[in-house]
Amino acid sequence: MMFLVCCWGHLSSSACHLLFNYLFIYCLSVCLSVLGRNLGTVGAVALDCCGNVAYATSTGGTSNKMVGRVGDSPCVGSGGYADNDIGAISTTGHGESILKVNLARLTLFHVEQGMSVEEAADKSLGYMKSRLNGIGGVILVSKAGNWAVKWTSASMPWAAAKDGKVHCGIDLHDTTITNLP
Ligand SMILES: NC(=O)C[C@H](N)C(=O)O
Repeated sequence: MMFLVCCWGHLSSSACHLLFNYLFIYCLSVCLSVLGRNLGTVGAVALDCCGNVAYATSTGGTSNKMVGRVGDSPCVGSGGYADNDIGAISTTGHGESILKVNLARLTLFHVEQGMSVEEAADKSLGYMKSRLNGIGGVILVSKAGNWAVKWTSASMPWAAAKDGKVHCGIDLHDTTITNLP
């Protein structure tokens, strides 16, 4: 699995640029997915300077999946969600569990109710674990530009760009911060 979070503060407001942003993060997520050797899941969320948010989630699904299985990734509310009044989120993990709890919308619901992005991610992932023993991970950014990356799986490669800094990590407590080139 590979995850990317972007908070872009320098993008213009035109509809053309907004469309470009959506296409860019979608293409980026697909490219990262294909470049990864295991053809795993990749997601992206973005916030532009006008308050527009977007998400993309791409996946190869799960190992030995049934022919015709539709997982959580293409389902809005489970594999991801974006609402300019709240924020954007992309999810990964056990698709059947994610679908049952609507992990993306559930997490943004908690943000909508006043929780921080970290608290909201912990609460919804904790709920999925306790209710269904389902593991997963989320990346999210709020409309205010606060972002969080949380997972209950063993590890999850991720990166975030904001205010000229790149934050990245794989395992818990191993975050590295460098300047954007
Ligand atoms: N690794 C994943 O995110 C798999 C995906 N959620 C699925 O179940 O299809």
